[in-house]
Amino acid sequence: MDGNSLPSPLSAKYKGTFGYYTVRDRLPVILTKVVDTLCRMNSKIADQYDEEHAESLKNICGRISQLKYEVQTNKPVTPIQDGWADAIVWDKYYKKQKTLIDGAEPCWFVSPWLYMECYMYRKIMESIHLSKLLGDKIDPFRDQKEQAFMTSQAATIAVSMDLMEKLTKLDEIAEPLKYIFVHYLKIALWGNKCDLSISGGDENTQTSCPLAQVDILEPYILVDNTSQVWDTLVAIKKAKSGHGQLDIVLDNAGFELVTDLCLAELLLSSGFVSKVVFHAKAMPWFVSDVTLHDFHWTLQMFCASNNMGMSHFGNLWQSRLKDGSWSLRVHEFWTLPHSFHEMEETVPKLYAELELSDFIFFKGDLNYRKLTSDRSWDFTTSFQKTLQGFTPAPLCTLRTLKCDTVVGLNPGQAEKVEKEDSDWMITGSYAVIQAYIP
Ligand SMILES: O=P(O)(O)OC[C@@]1(O)O[C@H](CO)[C@@H](O)[C@@H]1O
Ligand SMILES: [Mn+2]
Repeated sequence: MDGNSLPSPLSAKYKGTFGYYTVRDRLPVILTKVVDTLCRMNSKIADQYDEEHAESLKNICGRISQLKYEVQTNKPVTPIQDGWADAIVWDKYYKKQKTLIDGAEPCWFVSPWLYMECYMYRKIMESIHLSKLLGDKIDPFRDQKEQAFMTSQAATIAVSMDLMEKLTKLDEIAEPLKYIFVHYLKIALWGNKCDLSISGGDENTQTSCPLAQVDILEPYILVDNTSQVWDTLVAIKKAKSGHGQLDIVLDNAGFELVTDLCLAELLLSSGFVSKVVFHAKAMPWFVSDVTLHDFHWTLQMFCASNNMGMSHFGNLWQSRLKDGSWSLRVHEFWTLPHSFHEMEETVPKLYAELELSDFIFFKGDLNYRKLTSDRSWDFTTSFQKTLQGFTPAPLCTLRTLKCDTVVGLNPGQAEKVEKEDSDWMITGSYAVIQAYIP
């Protein structure tokens, strides 16, 4: 690779990589779990609707079982045919991928891992969308996401009560605001460990106290640009007299979303910004990613809670959505296979929207992979270089490592961590707080 050429995209064609293990073993497990979940819905659907709907559900299961067969036997990619608006974009992307492999058919164990994994989740939704009766009524991951929220209640109560206490006496407490910010930034960072894709859909909730774990996990942060982030937010507060806009590109529902809402509330309540824009997924994605429904359901659960902190924030956050200080957006781009440096050309309006932001947090591993175009970069490559010009605003990624690509490390750092834990890149045990501040 010379100074201009790019390292190759991660792919299941490279045996021994996490992409290979994912396509060979993990994706079939996730597809099997989806079929099991939908089959268990059969009697509920028959009661809720009728036998015709139950039959339609069986057809959906059949299509997803066929998809699993195609993954396992490395069949070529087939077009998205559910007539949704993004199908055209997927088709253009497919044609471009074909040219990259001299006209050969993109397939599971040859094409880029990022493309194939995003394509799988889109094909799951195509299988559902093709059902005329159930096409927009089913989120195959809903039960798992809601279960994840319910089993993280202790942690959710802990952060809700702690944040409420701090915010109600912000002027009096001795703790400098920076300390509180750093604490809630790192609670949001480690909230990313609660991801149902890495666990193949198995329970993966926050069981330990998130407040206590911040200090314990400090040594596992491999790159920590927290101070630059803090300084930038202070500068934004001054330059915009507290009327700046923060954007958070969300990742997982459940406890991770709770931590994102808390971070947003801290920055708004303490006057750093006056507007927060949350970006959710337009369809169920990577098992636990936040959809519009998940976001609203989470706030409803907060409102309905008998915990004082949760109900306080549930009511406050619903009023923020009403008064516009919080807004919730979806765009099809976040559920396309594109890396983020392709955004400006692919969806210029979204890029222009992000340029209006004063600061953008990107949550999680899939967003990190798309920020850095999911390539086998040298570990010491600068984060900015891997953005390849994706710089709509000052930004920061809060990511626990769950995929074998990471950049911005010091010389020798990767080798040192590898000796400590040979799975350091794929279990979510290590993390990065990496900022691009122009
Ligand atoms: O984006 P998230 O929720 O932090 O992680 C997504 C993920 O679980 O899915 C992919 C592997 O299947 C990896 O990017 C990562 O492990
Ligand atoms: Mn996710």
